[in-house]
Amino acid sequence: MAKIPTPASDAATPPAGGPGPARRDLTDAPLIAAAHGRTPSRRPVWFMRQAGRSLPEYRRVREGIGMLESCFTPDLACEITLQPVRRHDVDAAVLFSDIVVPLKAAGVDLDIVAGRGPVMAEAVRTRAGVDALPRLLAEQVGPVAETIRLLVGELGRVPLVGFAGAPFTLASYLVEGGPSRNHEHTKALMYGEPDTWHALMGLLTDNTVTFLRAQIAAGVDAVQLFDSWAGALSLADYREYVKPHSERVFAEVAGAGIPRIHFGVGTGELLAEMADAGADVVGVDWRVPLDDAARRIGGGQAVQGNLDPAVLFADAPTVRRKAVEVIDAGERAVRAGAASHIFNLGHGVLPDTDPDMLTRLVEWVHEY
Ligand SMILES: O=C(O)CCc1c2[nH]c(c1CC(=O)O)Cc1[nH]c(c(CC(=O)O)c1CCC(=O)O)Cc1[nH]c(c(CC(=O)O)c1CCC(=O)O)Cc1[nH]c(c(CCC(=O)O)c1CC(=O)O)C2
Repeated sequence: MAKIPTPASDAATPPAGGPGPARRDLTDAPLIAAAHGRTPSRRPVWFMRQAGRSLPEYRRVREGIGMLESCFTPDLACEITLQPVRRHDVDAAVLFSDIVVPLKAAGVDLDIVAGRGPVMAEAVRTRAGVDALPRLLAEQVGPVAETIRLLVGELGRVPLVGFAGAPFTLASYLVEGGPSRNHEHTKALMYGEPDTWHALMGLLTDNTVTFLRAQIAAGVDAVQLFDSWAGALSLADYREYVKPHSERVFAEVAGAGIPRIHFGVGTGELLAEMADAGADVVGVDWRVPLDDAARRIGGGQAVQGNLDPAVLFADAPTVRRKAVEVIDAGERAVRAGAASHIFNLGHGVLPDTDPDMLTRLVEWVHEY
């Protein structure tokens, strides 16, 4: 498994917790205004996975350097985060990192395997395995904090979105040992050994809070919690086995006062619960129109999304028409009670996407 340089324990990490001295006042930035329910100066748009494989300049700077190594190399992670901001005129940068970065930093033996995703050296399926998992210390993500400090100095008025994987999605990677279609071992543990399950989720919640607080202290302007796989659960199971933990993540980062975004895939049935877990903004995939989503959520939160990333492979007039459908649904969502609409895709940019199409999409969203 790839070895990532361990940060020196005396690395200058600001205290975890509330806003650090680096925080910029971005109250009027479109993303921040919209997330707080104020009218933005233009419709904000950014893309999950806007950095990365869709960009030739990314493939160039990553040549010969592993994914995780890149995440722990501040100059490189900073440059990669800036690339889509320079190219697309998006309204936010998203930290170049991965949901397994805090696990790696804490000492879990894992790697990101090209074409497959994060793979654990050993799956965690027993109480002893859970008890042996390491607790994350803020100084172990010192290089990520350093990346954020570099970005804050470079981004001017563009907000920086930090992120973490939610406890359930991280638990699934640990229990399955890698990406999984059916999450069978995860569900077996959840139903069969609920005490072990909640112990695992409790530890992952602590680590996620530590990771997000380190990002907030270093200067991120919003945070997104990715529960990418929550859509594999029934509503009742989400409520019992997952929501209390995600709710604690949101509660423990609320003090910073920055927008908190909650996103999952295939979560149409869970939207109200995911909103209720404490998010200011609810990310919606392409399966549910935004106005439907707003009615399901019911509260005054903003909605984010939700153009199908596969649509970007169609011709330009089609992409534009589908984008307009999303914008119109976003406006209906606001009339239905949503605080605002932040334009995004319904999931991450696909690796073979034409980056010029993304640039045009940003223009269309801004000029509509
Ligand atoms: O394909 C997947 O999405 C799942 C497995 C996978 C993950 N990291 C991975 C891979 C392999 C791959 O992308 O080929 C490995 C991974 N993570 C990332 C990259 C870069 C890229 O996509 O080209 C890559 C591919 C690395 C490479 O081979 O060059 C970076 C990443 N992961 C993530 C983010 C956050 C974001 O999307 O904005 C970001 C940063 C993007 C940015 O800065 O613009 C988040 C992430 N990573 C991961 C997940 C779980 C999702 C799932 O499993 O379906 C999620 C959350 C999500 O996308 O819903 C796990």
